[in-house]
Amino acid sequence: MLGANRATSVAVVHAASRTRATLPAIQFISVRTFADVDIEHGRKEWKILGDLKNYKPSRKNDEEAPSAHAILLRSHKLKEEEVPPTVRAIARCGAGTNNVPVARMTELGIPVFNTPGANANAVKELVLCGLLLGSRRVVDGINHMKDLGNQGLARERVEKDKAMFGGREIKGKTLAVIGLGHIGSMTARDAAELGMNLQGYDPGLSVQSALKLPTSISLCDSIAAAVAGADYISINIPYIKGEGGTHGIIGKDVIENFKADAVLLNFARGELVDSEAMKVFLDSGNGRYVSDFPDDLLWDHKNAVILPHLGASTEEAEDAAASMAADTIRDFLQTGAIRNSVNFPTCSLGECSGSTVRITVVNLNVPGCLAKITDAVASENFNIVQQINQSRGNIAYSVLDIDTEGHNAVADFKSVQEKITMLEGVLCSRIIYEGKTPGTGFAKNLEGEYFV
Ligand SMILES: NC(=O)C1=CN([C@@H]2O[C@H](COP(=O)(O)OP(=O)(O)OC[C@H]3O[C@@H](n4cnc5c(N)ncnc54)[C@H](O)[C@@H]3O)[C@@H](O)[C@H]2O)C=CC1
Ligand SMILES: O=C(O)C(=O)COP(=O)(O)O
Repeated sequence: MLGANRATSVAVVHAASRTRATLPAIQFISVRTFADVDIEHGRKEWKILGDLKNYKPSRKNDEEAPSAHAILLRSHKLKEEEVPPTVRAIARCGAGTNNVPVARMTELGIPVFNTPGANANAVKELVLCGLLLGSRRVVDGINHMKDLGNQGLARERVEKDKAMFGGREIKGKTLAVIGLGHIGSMTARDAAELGMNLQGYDPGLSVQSALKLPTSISLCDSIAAAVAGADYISINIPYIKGEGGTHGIIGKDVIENFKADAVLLNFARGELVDSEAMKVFLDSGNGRYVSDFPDDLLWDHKNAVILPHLGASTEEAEDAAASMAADTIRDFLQTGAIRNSVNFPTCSLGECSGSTVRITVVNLNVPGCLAKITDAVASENFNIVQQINQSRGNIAYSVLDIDTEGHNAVADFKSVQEKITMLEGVLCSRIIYEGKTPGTGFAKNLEGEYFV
């Protein structure tokens, strides 16, 4: 069954990539359309409702997208109005969720998931490539050879002209890694294998990442300390807007600590680097900037190499990220389990059983709400067999398994669901009938209106 599940998940990706060559920026998926046909969900492909690029609410062939149960996306910048009220979950096939309005989704009771580590190897490999692009004039050399080729002068000039493109080796040089998570820790480990000295900074270093670090790394207590004396600097941290966030974190104050010929590698997000300050640095010395993101100021700077956000664009990373995202969404729809969420608590009550009906509830994390939910269940004469409740910030999430003995499973639960959903502080609820139409049974409390 596990194998079948994986195949199901990957099918979501492959169905799309067969036509598109790469995983599309966004997909709507649904299991509801399977409800009226005799398909045991989990052993068949999920239906992909469409690609947002073609999604216009009025267009006939996209009619189903507004009733999607989940959204899978990559770097598509998602707007609130693109999320139909039927959507129960959003999964970012990748690491950074700065393209999703996460705070608003939390208010709407929608968990946002990502795929930690799934594309990290792909990014790390491009960071290693960036080290070489920053130390050898490979790109300039290739462009020059094209020019010479156009003029029919390549053979004649190559040996003389190569003096313009000299470089240095990375072995024995120092690399500072800012952010030692999935990408940063692997980068540090492999750079050490290439003979580099390592300095690092990460105030939130996890045990899992620490175990990957080379023992030779020197851990610093600030970004400024980590970059001082480094020949190469790789930033591998999330982009977080607003107060206490990471916007422009590589600014004048940090850049002032760079060696004159330091190479900055940015495979994290363009907005982390203050382009003005970086331009001053690039104009004044032999430093270089290798970035995976558009930069209106530095795109044609002679000391910058700008790539079109290629870090995660490998077949392996796309498959790994999309299958992890699809697995996460499927588990959430089928069992209510939450893992790899960036805004909801981790929570699981295991598989559903045939003798119980499962209710999941998203509510505000305020005193008394949980008691009101269990009271509503008891008031309809239902017995809770097991339950779990977890919270994160303003959000609380409960999963309750209810004995079906003596009840008409569908009709009776509709009434208890309405009672629960319309409680003050409750945002939405789901009823999961084991083995039947997972993803359905969704209800929302939209400012006091009952939406099913
Ligand atoms: N170029 C590309 O295609 C890709 C870019 N990325 C970017 O790389 C980032 C990192 O990805 P992963 O390593 O997978 O994430 P991760 O969550 O495993 O690691 C991020 C690390 O940064 C640390 N951190 C957070 N704020 C920091 C700060 N101010 N200073 C120092 N460390 C800080 C965290 O404690 C964590 O250990 C993503 O958020 C994303 O923006 C990720 C994947 C692909
Ligand atoms: O995972 C991330 O954070 C990335 O930046 C990868 O983005 P992509 O899937 O290539 O659009």
